[in-house]
Amino acid sequence: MTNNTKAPKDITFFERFESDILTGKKTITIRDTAESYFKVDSEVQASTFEDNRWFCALRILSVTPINMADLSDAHAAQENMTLLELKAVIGDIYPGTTDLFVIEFSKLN
Ligand SMILES: CC(=O)Nc1ccn([C@@H]2O[C@H](CO)[C@@H](O)[C@H]2O)c(=O)n1
Repeated sequence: MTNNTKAPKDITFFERFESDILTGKKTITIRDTAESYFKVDSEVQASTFEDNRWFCALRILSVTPINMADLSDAHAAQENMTLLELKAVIGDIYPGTTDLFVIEFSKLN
């Protein structure tokens, strides 16, 4: 049986992405293995990384492993970025990491 007792109930985002999440322009986040243990269908609380300020609740819709090389324009569109921008952002946050996870979410009202 899968042990989900330690699935996180919280997630942080860089403040610069807050408005895109609140307006529904950003519907995925791409994280490394350490942040891949979200339980599908669970509700998680989103806060800013910088000052830990809560800004919304999210429903986790899916968690899908992906290699950096397989990121597509479709992923970038779900991040409200170009693919080049998305790869640059991920390279900054997770230098040298190619094993990633697409975490799809919807904002709860
Ligand atoms: C603050 C923190 O702990 N970690 C992260 C990690 C990632 N992200 C965003 O997810 C997408 C792909 O990685 C891009 O939009 C990233 O900027 C984020 O906002 N915060």
